[in-house]
Formats: sequence, structure tokens, C-alpha cells
Amino acid sequence: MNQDQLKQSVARAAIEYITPKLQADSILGVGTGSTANFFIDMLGELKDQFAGAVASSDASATRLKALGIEVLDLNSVGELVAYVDGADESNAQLALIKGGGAALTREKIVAAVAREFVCIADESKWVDVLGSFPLPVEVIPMARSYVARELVKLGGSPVYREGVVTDNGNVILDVHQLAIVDPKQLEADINQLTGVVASGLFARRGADVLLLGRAEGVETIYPK
Ligand SMILES: O=C[C@H](O)[C@H](O)[C@H](O)COP(=O)(O)O
Repeated sequence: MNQDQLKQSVARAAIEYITPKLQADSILGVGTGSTANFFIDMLGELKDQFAGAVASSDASATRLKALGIEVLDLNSVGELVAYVDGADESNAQLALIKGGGAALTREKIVAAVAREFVCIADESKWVDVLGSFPLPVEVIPMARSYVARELVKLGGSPVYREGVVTDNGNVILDVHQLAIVDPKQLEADINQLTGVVASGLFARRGADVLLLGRAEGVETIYPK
């Protein structure tokens, strides 16, 4: 199986996972990226079984609407039955690196509201120690150089993602050279830097379940 086939297999597994949890008034959180896109495309099959979705990016909102799925503002919603999204890396505690597609802040907000965070990923995303994938950090534009200097003090090597503006109008620094042995502590350290909007480290609120696509089948993994 190639990587796209693995992504499709976990998208299908997520459809099967969430179907029994959906009720006519359920609102679902929907993520961003190539794996989430496979999930969105399959979600069209279920559109009569739930009320609507909250999207973590403008791109996902557009894709959902094209399938006839109602997209709601998070402020008009009390609870999300689940949030389904991909990841760039996951460790055994289901702490994640996300934000390869620059959607990390909205993803973090939607995940925070969801009753359950269902992560879907192919096996290339499974790691012992987070940090081989450069950690994305969303930053207010005028704070970019200051935050970059502070990230160097934390041991990282930040690189400005040129030409990328987030859905929130901010910029991304991708932090290389981090071996993230204490994800919760690093998440807290980065959060308290003035000018940082959010980091792509999902450790305090990691995934509740990971559907990991392997050549031999989809493995269901809970946090260790
Ligand atoms: O900002 C993007 C998201 O965090 C994605 O969920 C993440 O980058 C994984 O994307 P993909 O499914 O395309 O590998």
C-alpha cells in the first residue's frame, strides 16, 4: 500500500469509528490536511446522520460545503461530539506535532472543544521522540524576530515559512533541531512567549485515540 492508500484506510476507519456516536443533532469537528481531506470526502456519505461540522480551516470548510455539509461557527456550538484530524507526528502518549498545513491554531481550538479527539495518520507519522518534523509555531507578524530569538534559547532552530499567511493573518516559524523529550513542558514554555499565538505541539490536549494506518491494517491506539 502506498501512503495515500494508508491515509484512505484510516479515513475509512474514522468513519466507522464515529458513525455509532452520531445523532441527528451532533456537530462534528473536522480537521485539515491530506488525511483529513480523505475523511471529509467520505463524510459526505453520512451527511444525513448529523447536524453539521465545525472546520479547522477555510479550506476544509469549503470542502465540507461542497459536499452539502453545513459548516457552523464554533461560537454557535456548545459541544462537538468528536474532532477528527491528521497529524505530522505522534508518540506513544498520543502527544502530537501538527501544523504542517499551517492550520494549527484553529485545530487546537476545535480539539479543545471536542469530547473526543480522533487522530488519523499513516505509519510514517509514528515516532519514539517528537521533533524530527520541524515544530510549527504561529506568531503575530511583528513578533517574528523576537520569538525566533526566544525559540533559539529553548534549543531550537526556527525557520520562517516564507510566503505563508495563516487563516488568522499570522506567520509560521518551523522549529528544527528539537528532540522533544518533555512535550507538555515545551508546549507550556512556547505558549508563554509573547507574540506566540499557538504551537503545533498537542501535548496537554493530545489525541484520545489514534487510528494508525499500517500495511497490515489499521491499528487502534490509546495513550500509553
Ligand atoms: O496544519 C495541518 C494539520 O496539522 C495536518 O493535520 C497535518 O499537517 C497532517 O497533514 P497530512 O494529513 O496532510 O499529513
